[in-house]
Amino acid sequence: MASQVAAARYGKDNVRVYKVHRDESTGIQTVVEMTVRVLLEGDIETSYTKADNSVVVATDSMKNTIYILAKQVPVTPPELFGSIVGTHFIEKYKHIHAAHVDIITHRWARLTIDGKPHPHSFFRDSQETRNVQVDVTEGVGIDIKSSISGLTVLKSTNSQFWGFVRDEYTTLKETWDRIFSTDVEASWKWKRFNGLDAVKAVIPKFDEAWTAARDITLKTFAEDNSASVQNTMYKMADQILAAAPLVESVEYSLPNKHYFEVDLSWHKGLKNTGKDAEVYAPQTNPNGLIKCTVCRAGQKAKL
Ligand SMILES: O=c1[nH]c(=O)c2[nH]c(=O)[nH]c2[nH]1
Repeated sequence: MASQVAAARYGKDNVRVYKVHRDESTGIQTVVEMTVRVLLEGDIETSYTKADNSVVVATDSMKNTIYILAKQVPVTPPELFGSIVGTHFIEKYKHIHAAHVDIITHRWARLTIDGKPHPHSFFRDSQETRNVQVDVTEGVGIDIKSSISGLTVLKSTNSQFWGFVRDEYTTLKETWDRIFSTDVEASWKWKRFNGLDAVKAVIPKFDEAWTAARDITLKTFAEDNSASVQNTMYKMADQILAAAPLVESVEYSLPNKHYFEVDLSWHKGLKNTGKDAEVYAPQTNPNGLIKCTVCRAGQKAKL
């Protein structure tokens, strides 16, 4: 053989799971809907090189396992459920040494009817999702990255961009008042957990960190008189690190969704630029894309 398997993982993707919790005493039901991916690694090379299926846990069995565990254990917070699922696979199968569990949780917000929270009806209030990537590695521990994705925001003033490089490639005008809109992708990486018990010991921290990350993102977005996407996202990440001591790094990826002024002066001298701008043309592409990873001072982020 002139080749060998350098890396391999396989599993089930897009496993859609819904779980309801019924509180019999109050009649209040609570629902969770998620999309799960499980990929396994281990001594599985021979399935690729020698058609040896004896090392293959069928992806169909992985799907079944996700449903069974969802029935037997809590599916929230997703950091816990991902850790339980991943740990199950490395403990159940001797030759499986790592499990990568990705969970996307979709929003089902409770409906308010006649001013009252409805006991069993919900609506999709946003395409925003809460996500986790959980890597469970035998002999190493559990690495968790939690994130917010698809949180679309816009502010109509208090965003500036000036002082940037001006040279023979530059046409962009400096601005002290522009529109800032983005789809927030924010993630926070937890310090490594030794194992499932270490995850279970801090269960409330996961919802707390998600709430803090979301609140900080929205408050800073609204209140910062932004000098740039770069500076505003750094301020967000810095506050999340301060709020969540078990988090070792925070990452943002923000598209800059441009809104261009439309010059209408050709039509009877209509004023619609600078201070007179009211009608803008939202752009789909190209868009800026600004990213950063922020860790604690003096520490190097493990990426
Ligand atoms: O906040 C911004 N950062 C940039 O790097 C950039 N570049 C650009 O053209 N507009 C902006 N805005």
